Amino acid sequence: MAPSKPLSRRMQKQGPPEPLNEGFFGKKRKSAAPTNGAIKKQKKGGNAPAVKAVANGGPKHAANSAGKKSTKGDFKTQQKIAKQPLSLEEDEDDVSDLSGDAIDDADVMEDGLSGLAGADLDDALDSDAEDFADAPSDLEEEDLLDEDQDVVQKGVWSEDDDSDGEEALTAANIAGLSQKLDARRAEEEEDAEQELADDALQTNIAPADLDLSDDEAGKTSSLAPDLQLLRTRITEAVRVLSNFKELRDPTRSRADYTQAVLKDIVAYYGYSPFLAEKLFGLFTPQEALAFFDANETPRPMVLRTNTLRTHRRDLAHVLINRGVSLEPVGKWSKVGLQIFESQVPLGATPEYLAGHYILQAASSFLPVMALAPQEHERVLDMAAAPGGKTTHMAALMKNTGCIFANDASKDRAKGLIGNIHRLGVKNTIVCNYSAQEFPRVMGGFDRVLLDAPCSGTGVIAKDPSVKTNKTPDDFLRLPHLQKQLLLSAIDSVDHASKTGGYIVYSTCSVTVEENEQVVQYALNQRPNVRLVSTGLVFGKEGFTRYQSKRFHPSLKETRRYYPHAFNVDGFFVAKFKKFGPTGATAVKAQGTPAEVARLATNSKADAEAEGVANGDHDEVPENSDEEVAEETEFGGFDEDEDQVYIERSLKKTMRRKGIDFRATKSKAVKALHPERVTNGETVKVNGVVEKATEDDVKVNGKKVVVDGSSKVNEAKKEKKKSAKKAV
Ligand SMILES: C[S@@+](CC[C@H](N)C(=O)[O-])C[C@H]1O[C@@H](n2cnc3c(N)ncnc32)[C@H](O)[C@@H]1O
Repeated sequence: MAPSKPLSRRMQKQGPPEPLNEGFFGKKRKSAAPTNGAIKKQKKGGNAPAVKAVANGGPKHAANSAGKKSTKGDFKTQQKIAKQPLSLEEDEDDVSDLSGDAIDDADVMEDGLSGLAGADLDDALDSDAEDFADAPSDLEEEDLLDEDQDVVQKGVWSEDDDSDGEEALTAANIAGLSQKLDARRAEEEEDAEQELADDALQTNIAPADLDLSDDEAGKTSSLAPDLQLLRTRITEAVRVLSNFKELRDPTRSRADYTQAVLKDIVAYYGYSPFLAEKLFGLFTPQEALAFFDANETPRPMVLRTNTLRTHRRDLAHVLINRGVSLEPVGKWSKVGLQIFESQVPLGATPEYLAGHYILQAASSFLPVMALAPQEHERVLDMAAAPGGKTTHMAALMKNTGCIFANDASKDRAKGLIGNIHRLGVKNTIVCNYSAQEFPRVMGGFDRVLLDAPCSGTGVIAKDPSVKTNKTPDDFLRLPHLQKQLLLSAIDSVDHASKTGGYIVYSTCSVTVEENEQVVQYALNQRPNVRLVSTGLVFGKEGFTRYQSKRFHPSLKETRRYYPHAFNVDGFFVAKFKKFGPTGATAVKAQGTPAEVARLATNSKADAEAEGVANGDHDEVPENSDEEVAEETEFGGFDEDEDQVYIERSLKKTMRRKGIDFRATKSKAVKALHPERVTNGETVKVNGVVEKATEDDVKVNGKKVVVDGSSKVNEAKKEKKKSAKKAV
């Protein structure tokens, strides 16, 4: 039997870890696979038993799952299906190890599966799974082996020879063989050189930055550093650091080794020295290396079944028939499907357009599963665009209750509206505030999700620019914003909620500044909350100590996710329970309403400007350009149209109050339309006559005095106030 190689990451399951293995650290870098459009066939990792067994069960499975008689035209699809390890029987697995809220979550999803395609189909799928496992090993073996296995099985003798082996070789064909081997070796050497050159191009290395003059790496070509040598040196340094007492060179300190390995990591993987050090410090040296390696390969593409429109099993069948090779994402999710290969762009299938699924990273299921929103609740999603998590919540709530989906970026909120409509969500109201403005805008929610804007250090595989574009300032600015938003999230929850009173804080970053430190700050500022279990069945515990910092022991309840450990994006999830009202002093400490409003306006402007840079790396952007344009149009905000609605509602209110609209019309309408002030025009401000500048705005003849960016917001507030007064 051919030795089996480890599966490539995209073929590996997402979820609980397999033990790390030494061989992994010697792995070469790979370039990221494309995630857009149809996914190219992925190289099968040589998992011989699985491939063979599945293949043997294939045609029968295909016929059953398609529910059709096999025709010649169908056969290609069947072969494709045959090669994938489909096993949907885990839909029925219980999740008894989920606790608390997560059980509710599972209930919802269980229900989602109750109307599946019937017993026949279930039997067919289940028995197929058994067939795969029991398949005899000698059936059609050659057809089923992938290229790598082929080489191992046949040895290096000849592509034409079968395994009759050496005995069949004559002196003549030994000579021929020798020539063939030479040619192959030359070819391989050429390939290896090319690969190294490609690797060098993919790395942001300035050769001049590498001080390798004192060692062999410096003797290499001036075009690129010797990546292989760097790799060997990194691996060796990590080995020594992992067993420092025994393996160290007595003349070198731990700091020497660490500095040297960091320098090599910077050169090899292309990180800024600052970020390499920050990330290296999070792990043991060995794990850090695994983390850096994992960031070089993309995570598997995953889609979330929209249970408002379909069931996972039905969706899987339809997509399989379209030539998609897929598998349930793992036992921990009832709605995720991991995609291995697709003949069609997954952002343009009829099922996608009909909202049967959304392309969403597996890790972003986790915060919603932790929040576990219940039917008929009032829920706030504070930073919601483009809506992966909002629409997941709506599905768990079965379109009941009410979700307020807020995002500070109006542009991104358009995408959110598009997704809400495509996925058939009907219980959601979209709003466009800076989250700091809550709970002033509205409070008393049963649950709040804060999926915060962040640095994106957990999603480097998706966005390699993070390697170099984050500065120390980002790790001050972002945590500052995250802390403010988390306090707002806590204050927006009703501690007396009969069903909830929960807040979930999540980021797609792995740094302590954006996670444990933010949570600790919230615990300090809000003694009316405590951390509770996330109910998630996998994930590493959050830090309770990190370098010189000490956190509350309950930080153990938070969960960290890493690409190298779980094959998911790096993520952090914390769940709080609010058990008392927020004290007046705590609220005061946040600043006066004017100060908070100013901060909110500023961070709103930041969100508009920064967009993706603020950590939305969630959804695979597969929508076609036309589609995006359509969604934008569809979800667009039309101020003039809004004005008509506002006036209409104003009229209604006045009529209800018995006020004659026409009599007060001029006053009311004037209040609704702030005028631009002409430069130099005099206006009264608090009874004092002043000259206005061209930026100023006046409402009812009164100049609105505001500074800089908050001008428009203040004007709007003033406008509302005057309109109310007029009524
Ligand atoms: C990580 S993304 C959210 C992804 C989203 N939860 C999802 O699942 O699709 C962070 C979002 O925060 C928004 N944002 C940034 N600053 C904000 C603020 N002050 N208030 C509210 N939203 C903000 C960004 O526009 C961005 O859409």
